[in-house]
Amino acid sequence: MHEIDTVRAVRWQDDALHLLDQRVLPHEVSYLVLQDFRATADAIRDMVVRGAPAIGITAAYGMALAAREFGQHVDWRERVQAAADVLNAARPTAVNLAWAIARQNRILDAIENGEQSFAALLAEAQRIASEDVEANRRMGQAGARFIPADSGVLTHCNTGSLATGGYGTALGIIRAAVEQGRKVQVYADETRPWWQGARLTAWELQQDGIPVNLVVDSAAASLMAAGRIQSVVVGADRIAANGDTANKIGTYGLAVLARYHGIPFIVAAPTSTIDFATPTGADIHIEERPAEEITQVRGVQLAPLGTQAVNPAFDVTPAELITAIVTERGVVESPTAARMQQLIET
Ligand SMILES: CSC[C@@H](O)[C@@H](O)C(=O)COP(=O)(O)O
Repeated sequence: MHEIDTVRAVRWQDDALHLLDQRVLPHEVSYLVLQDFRATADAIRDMVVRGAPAIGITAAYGMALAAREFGQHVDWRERVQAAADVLNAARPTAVNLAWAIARQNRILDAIENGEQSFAALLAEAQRIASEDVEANRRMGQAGARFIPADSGVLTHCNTGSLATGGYGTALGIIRAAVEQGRKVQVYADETRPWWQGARLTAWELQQDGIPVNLVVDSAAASLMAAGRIQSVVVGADRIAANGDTANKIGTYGLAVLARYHGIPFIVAAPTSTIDFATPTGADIHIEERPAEEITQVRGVQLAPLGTQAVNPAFDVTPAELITAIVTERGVVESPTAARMQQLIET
């Protein structure tokens, strides 16, 4: 079986955090080298790194950087905690950010001496990163069956190596189907306004040699009606306790269309993306990003000057429109609160 290798968006190297700058991909492949938590929070907010699991991994390293800076201070614990708050505020919807910080906080709670904090948080950040790759591989194995041989699969945003520790969630499922020898044609939504599909998904799939057709976001309905799409596979930024799923803006529309056309709609996410403290999708905080991301394209004004714009970065797909949620701990078909709960109890 052909094993697909993938890029690393987040790396610890030479005592610094290296982030592949996703704002300039695919034409420029360059890493930002970060030495402190403030720059790390800025990088998350400014989309240098994006995708829920990759954001979480980055924040975990950010806390290690804070511990390196403050570990010698008498009030090191308070200072590292304040840094965690700065990191946590960088982007509100992807729960992996808060999840990774909570994991680091548990490590901190077990430490008595600030001088031990850097090594301990760095080791935990590395564990979070490698566990994420492992989770993605498992999801790939569990979810590949939803992609039939010789079929068209529609995906939205970027859910590959760039958005995770490596391999990917929804893209991981597609990769696993291909590794299992299935021929698939991927349709990648370009994903306005950041073009994650056009710039990132197309790039990753091209590198793997997986056939990909880039399509405008509004092409989904007619592609489905024409019989070119047999499954829709997407990632998630936060899954509520009842299975309602926040993901990149446009995902909800795809789920409605998939239901109308009788096409399976699959969500792939590690359990670190499930937020059992959030009962339903209505409780998920949806990030609003600057209007200029829509009114301009790469700094060039497109809409008339002064145009007002609303720019929610995510939307919520109700659980009832989701065929299955694929996690590293198993698959939840037709998700409900009870079925989601069972997932973590087994
Ligand atoms: C495995 S990534 C899952 C999601 O984080 C992804 O689909 C997504 O919506 C990313 O949004 P982004 O704004 O690029 O961070």
